[in-house]
Formats: sequence, structure tokens, C-alpha cells
Amino acid sequence: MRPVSMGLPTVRGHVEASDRPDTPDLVDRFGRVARDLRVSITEKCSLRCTYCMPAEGLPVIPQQRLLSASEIVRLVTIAVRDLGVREVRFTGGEPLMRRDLEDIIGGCARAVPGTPLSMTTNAVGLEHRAQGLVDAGLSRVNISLDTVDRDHFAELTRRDRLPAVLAGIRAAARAGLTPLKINAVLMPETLTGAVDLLQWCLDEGAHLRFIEEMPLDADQAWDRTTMVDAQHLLDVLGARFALTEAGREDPSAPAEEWLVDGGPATVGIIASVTRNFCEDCDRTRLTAEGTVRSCLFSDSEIDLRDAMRAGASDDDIAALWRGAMWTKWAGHGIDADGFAPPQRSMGAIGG
Ligand SMILES: Nc1nc2c(ncn2[C@@H]2O[C@H](COP(=O)(O)OP(=O)(O)OP(=O)(O)O)[C@@H](O)[C@H]2O)c(=O)[nH]1
Ligand SMILES: C[S@@+](CC[C@H](N)C(=O)[O-])C[C@H]1O[C@@H](n2cnc3c(N)ncnc32)[C@H](O)[C@@H]1O
Ligand code: SF4
Ligand code: SF4
Repeated sequence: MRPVSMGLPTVRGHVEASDRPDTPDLVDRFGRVARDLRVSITEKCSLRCTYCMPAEGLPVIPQQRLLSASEIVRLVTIAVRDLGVREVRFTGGEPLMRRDLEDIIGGCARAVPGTPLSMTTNAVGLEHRAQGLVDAGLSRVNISLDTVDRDHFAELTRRDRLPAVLAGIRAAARAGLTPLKINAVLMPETLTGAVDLLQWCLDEGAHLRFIEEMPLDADQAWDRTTMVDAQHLLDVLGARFALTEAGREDPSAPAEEWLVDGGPATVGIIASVTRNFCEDCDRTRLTAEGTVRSCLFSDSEIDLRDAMRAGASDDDIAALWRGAMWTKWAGHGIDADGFAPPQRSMGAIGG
């Protein structure tokens, strides 16, 4: 098993900062512009999905090393006002584990009015917070759900919390957090329940996307040779539903859509490994400790938290962020010779 490191990864290689064009936006060397900010706000989680977390959870980040609500609001403000970011996603770990989530959302909604604020969540506890989060300014949620079979759910997440998740999904729909997207990670075990899960989502009016598993699990059990790919899923779903290719919502959207039984409902497939979308990537990330991470797979991070705490101005922070994104890699390189998974697992990066 790979040791779980929460420390700051090292910088690999050298990139000339002087080659960067003089633009306020978050451009990189491959002509991409990051407009979609994903902010991890905690490493804690109520579940222990086998494809993400170790059974014992991630090492706890001491409170003083986590970004505070006001620091998050400040960084989101800089991203939107000065760096061209157009939408903000809160993630983790599990964002609902933060008691001040409503303050974070509310603060951002006031600071950057009109910017869509969404959350990726496992929905445990959402039943009681969905309306409050909408009132604070949350626009949308994506919810992780790999199976609607309770025993299988308990096995996959190492927690018997399926009823809480389903209650959370329904509360989100009632609170108007739509379109409601459901994320399911593809594994040999989830293929068995894929038809039932899709039928459940169709019945509930939720939009299901299946995701190819990436080598970002803390246990480092991911294996390219046994990974379930998009084509395998299409074969399984195709035996029960008529699927017609419908393309992507926009070029940088990770999911390719398929009409189910002629539509209008669709099912999405995020083929992060076999049909990756790195060429059109528009993402920039902040970890819960306030480092900029330009790519899920790049261990090179730039620390904004300590800069802020040392008195850096908004302009200084913006310059550090631009520099971090300029060094972004072309893509994840999973299929390249010598590929090594990053030091942080998905829950520690912010998926
Ligand atoms: N390769 C890659 N995969 C990502 C990235 N961000 C998210 N994913 C994968 O895509 C899945 C869905 O991510 P979500 O957080 O629901 O967000 P999204 O699908 O990008 O967002 P919307 O469709 O705009 O709601 C995650 O579970 C990850 O497996 C990324 O930057 N790179
Ligand atoms: C890390 S979680 C954080 C947010 C929240 N706890 C949740 O589960 O939605 C974000 C997303 O990452 C996905 N994810 C986690 N590990 C993954 C892996 N190894 N490969 C692909 N997606 C993964 C999850 O399915 C989820 O949709
Ligand atoms: S995928 Fe989300 S819910 Fe599952 S362990 Fe990772 S952070 Fe927690
Ligand atoms: S792997 Fe990196 S470059 Fe590819 S889509 Fe994800 S964040 Fe973007």
C-alpha cells in the first residue's frame, strides 16, 4: 500500500516563466485557459469509498493549516475578479463535513454575485442542509452514488449510509438544486448494478454519469488491465437500453452524452482514461490547505495560504496563481511509459 502523504509535493522539471504572455487570465503553455475553479475545503469524509480513501481515512489536517472561510472567500474573489474564473465548485473530501459550509457559500455568493457556485458531494447529511445551502447561494450539486443496492453500497463505501444518500438526493431536488447530476465510478462490481442504477436515476429525474476509475485511490489498487472502460459499460447498458451518441455539452465538459431509448433523458460517460479530455481542460484547483494544483495528476503545487498569511496583496496572490497555471502539464499521462500516480489521492486533492 502506498503511504498517504498530505505534505506538499515537489516541483518536477523547470518551466520558463518569462515565456508567459502578459494576460490576466490563467493561461498555460498549451493554449488552454482555466475558467473552472475547484476548491477542496476539507480532507474529512463520512464515507470511505475504496477507489478514493484508505479505510482509516486521510491523515487529519490540523485546523490552522486549513483555509478558513474568509480565506476561501478571498481566494475565490481573486480568481473571479482578477483571473477570469467563471464558475466555482466546492469539493473535498466531503464538503458537508464543514460546519461553516453555509458561511463559505454565502460569503462567496456575496463576493462574486452571478458566478455559479456548485458542490460535488456524497449527500450524507444533505437532507437537512439542502435548503439552507440554496438560501446561502448554492446553485447546483453533483452527487456520488455508485449503486442503489444497500449491501453493495456498504461494501463499496465501507459505511451503511445508502438511506441517508437517497434522502439527500431527494432533498436536493426538492430544494431546486437542479440539474442534479449523479456520479458513479466504474468498477467490475458496479457494472453488475449499472442497469438498476440508470433506471433509478431515470425514475428520479436525475442525470447519471459513469466515470472511468483513475489511479487516484489511496490504496493504490488501480490496475489498468482490470479497469472497466467506457466501451464495456456501453455493452452492458446497451443490452437493456437503446443508446444513441449525443456528444458533449461543450468541448471542455468531461462527459460524453448518450440518449437513452431515444431521449430526452441521457446518460453520460466520463472516460477520463480511455478518451481523456486533457486537451480542452479548463480547470484550476485549490487544495484544502490553500495550494494551487494545476492538474489532478501534477504534484507541483504553489502555496497561496502562507503567502496570504504573510501579508501578500491580492495582486501578489494573483501573480502566484498565474505562475502556477503556466507550468500545467499537457495531460495526466496515465498511458505514458514511466507513469507514476501523484502523491495525493483523490480525496486529498479535491476531485
Ligand atoms: N481527468 C479529470 N477528471 C476529473 C477532473 N475533475 C473531475 N474529474 C472526474 O469527473 C468526475 C465528475 O466530476 P464533478 O465534480 O461531478 O464535476 P464535472 O462533471 O466536471 O462538472 P459539471 O458537469 O460541470 O457539473 C469526478 O468524479 C472525477 O472522476 C479533472 O480535472 N480531470
Ligand atoms: C473526491 S470526491 C469529493 C466530493 C464528494 N465527497 C463526492 O464523493 O462527491 C469527488 C469525485 O471524485 C470521484 N472519484 C474519487 N476517486 C476517484 C477515482 N479513483 N477515479 C475517478 N473518480 C474518482 C468521486 O466519485 C466523486 O465524484
Ligand atoms: S469519493 Fe467522496 S465520498 Fe467517497 S471517500 Fe472520496 S471524498 Fe469521500
Ligand atoms: S488530468 Fe489534468 S489536464 Fe487532464 S483534465 Fe484532469 S486536470 Fe485537466
